[in-house]
Amino acid sequence: VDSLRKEYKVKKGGFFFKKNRKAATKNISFCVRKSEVLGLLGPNGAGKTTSMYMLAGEVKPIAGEVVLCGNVPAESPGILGYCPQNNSLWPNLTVKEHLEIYAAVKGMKKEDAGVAIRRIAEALELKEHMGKAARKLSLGVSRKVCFAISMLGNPNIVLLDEPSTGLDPKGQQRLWRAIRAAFKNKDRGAILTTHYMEEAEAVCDRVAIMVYGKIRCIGSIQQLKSKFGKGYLLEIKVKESHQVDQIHKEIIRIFPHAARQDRFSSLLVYKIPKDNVQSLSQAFLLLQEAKRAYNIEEYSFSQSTLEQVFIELAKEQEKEDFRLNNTFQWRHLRTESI
Ligand SMILES: Nc1ncnc2c1ncn2[C@@H]1O[C@H](COP(=O)(O)OP(=O)(O)OP(=O)(O)O)[C@@H](O)[C@H]1O
Repeated sequence: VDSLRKEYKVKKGGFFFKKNRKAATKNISFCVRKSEVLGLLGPNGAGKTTSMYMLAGEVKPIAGEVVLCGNVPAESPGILGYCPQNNSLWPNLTVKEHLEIYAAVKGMKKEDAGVAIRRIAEALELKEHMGKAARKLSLGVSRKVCFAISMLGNPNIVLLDEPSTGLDPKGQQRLWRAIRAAFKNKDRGAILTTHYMEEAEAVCDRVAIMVYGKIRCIGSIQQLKSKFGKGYLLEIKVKESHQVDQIHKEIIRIFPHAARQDRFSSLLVYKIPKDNVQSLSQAFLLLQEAKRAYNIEEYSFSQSTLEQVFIELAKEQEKEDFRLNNTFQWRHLRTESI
C-alpha cells in the first residue's frame, strides 16, 4: 500500500467548512508479508474502515496505489477475501445457501466447495445454523458467516474488518484459532482491524496503529511496547502491613522516580520510568532481595501493555479533535456575528 489518501467533503452546522474537505487517510503506506496477519488499530474515526474500503475497491482513493500479489487484479477469483464491518447477508437465504453462492462466485468447483464449506462450518461451530435464514441469526453467528465467506476459496489476501464484534468469548477464541490456522506458515496474508487489544495480541504478527488518518507506528507488539511504552508497572503484595513505609522507601531507593499509583494497605502499585531500569536482570535481582528482606508475599514487574501504548497514541487524536472543534466553533461564532 503506497501513499493512499482519501478525503471526504465536510458539512457542519448546515454549511461547509472553509476548507471543506477532511482527509480520512493521509498518504498511508505499509506492506503485508506472506503468512502474516497485520493488525490495524486506532481510535474511532482514525481511518481504519476507510482504508479497508480502499483496499477492497469499494472507495476510490484520491491518491496512492495498492498492489495485490504482484499486481494481480483484485477481481481475479481467489485473490481477495473480504469480511466487511457490517454483516451484509441476504435476509431470506440460509447460511448454507450463502456459502454455496459465494463459493460459486469465487469459481470453486462444486465438490471442492462442499468440502471447504463442511470444514469451515466445523471449525467455526456453524453446523447447527446451516439451514437457518440469515435474518434469524444472532449477531455473533452472522459475524462468523461473514468470516467464513471471506475465507472460502483460500484467497491470497483477506481483509477482516472487526471480525469478532458481537461474538461471545468462546466464539472469539474459536475465531482467533481459525484465523491463526488459516495464515500461519501459509502463502497468504491478512489485514485485520480491531478495537480489542486482546485480539491483536492473539492473532496479529505485526500491528499498525492509526491516529488521525496516519500510520503512527508499525511493528511487532513487542517492538511497539519497547519503543512507545512509557516504562514498567510494579505491583507488590505486602504480607505485613506495618512494613509498607519501609518497602516504599526501598522501592524509591531502587527506582528513584517510581510513582506510586494506588494506596491500599496490602498492595503497592508503581509506575517506573524506563530510565530507572538500566537492566532487567539487575531490577529483578534487587526486587528479589527486597522480597526476602521485607517478607513480600509476591510482586510483578511488567512492561507497558499494548493497551497503554494504544491509549497514549490515541491521545494525539483527541488533542487534534479538540483543536479542530475549537477552531470550528470560533469560525462559527465569527460567521454568526457577521
Ligand atoms: N462517507 C463519509 N463521509 C464523510 N466523512 C466520512 C465518511 N466515512 C468516514 N468519514 C470520516 O472519515 C474519518 C475516518 O473514518 P473511518 O470510519 O474510516 O474511521 P475508523 O477508524 O474506521 O473508525 P471506527 O473505529 O469508528 O470504525 C472520520 O473522521 C469519519 O467521520
